[in-house]
Amino acid sequence: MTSASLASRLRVPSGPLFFPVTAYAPDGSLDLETFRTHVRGGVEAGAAAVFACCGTGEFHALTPEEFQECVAAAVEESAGRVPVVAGAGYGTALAVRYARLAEEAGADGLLAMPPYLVVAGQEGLVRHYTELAAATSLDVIVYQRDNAVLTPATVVELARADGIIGFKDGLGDMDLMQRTVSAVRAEVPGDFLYFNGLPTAELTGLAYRGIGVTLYSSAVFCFAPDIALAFHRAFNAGTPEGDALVNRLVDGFYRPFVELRALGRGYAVSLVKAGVRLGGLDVGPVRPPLHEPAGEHVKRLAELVEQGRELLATTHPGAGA
Ligand SMILES: O=C([O-])C(=O)C[C@H](O)[C@@H](O)C(=O)[O-]
Repeated sequence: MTSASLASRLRVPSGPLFFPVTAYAPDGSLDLETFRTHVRGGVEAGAAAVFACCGTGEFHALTPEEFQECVAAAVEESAGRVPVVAGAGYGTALAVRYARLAEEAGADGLLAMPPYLVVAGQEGLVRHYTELAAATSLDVIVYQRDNAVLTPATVVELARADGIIGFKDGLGDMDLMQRTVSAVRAEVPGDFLYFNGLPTAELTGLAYRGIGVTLYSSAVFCFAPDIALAFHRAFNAGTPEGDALVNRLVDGFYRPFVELRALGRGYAVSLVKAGVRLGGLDVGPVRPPLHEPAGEHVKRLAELVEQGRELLATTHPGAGA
């Protein structure tokens, strides 16, 4: 059954969870070859899973046909080495349609994005996610952010539903998250998965680990895999030395990156894409309604990546090369 296998493959990840950007050609069309190169590079660099066409992958900007082509390409490039999870969203009917497209493309699971536009009540949210899960053979991870904020009781209900294997938090309310983890632990047997899914989740990694959430998404892995991998190793070591390196990377790289990423609307995606281009892979610009980051911010990003690498080189000579 897929559900056990995706959950078990994600439970103790061997590397960062990779959320690739989607590549476009100069005329704005999908650039599948470059997308393939990006995904292949991430898998070969040590990603533990590929989350294709999610927030960083501009799910919102893709047609259903482009979505399916990208997911199929991610599946081919991953070649069974790591699982592929695809975004699925909008209203329930369209989310189900995306789920079917992802299924046909060979994905292993879905990241359920917040439903489009409306701010729904808990009862409707439960129906939305459970109907999505019931309509697909793929395992579903529910993504809390923006207009989809769930109470602990709702997450308990979702954790009991067939096919819903995890919960990704992009909200960052630690009180709510702690209550959610506690409620599910008390009421639902089994290992429900939690993901720290805040933008640049590494920043809050130690805080989330304190409440039992050790899985996290990494946008930095898209453009500085060496830094993201060093962080991942140090974080998962769980030793005083590992935590000390985590803190050095937070102080010298992740915190300033988070602050830079907060300077523009949509930078959560566009700055990451700029980072991939800085690394030499021309993944093109973001599609509207997002816009490109200011030149001075891209320059600052290049400096930060250098700074992060210097930190690695001084900590573990050779590691930043
Ligand atoms: O949907 C998405 O792309 C994400 O939530 C993953 C990102 O890596 C997120 O953690 C971020 O933007 O740093």
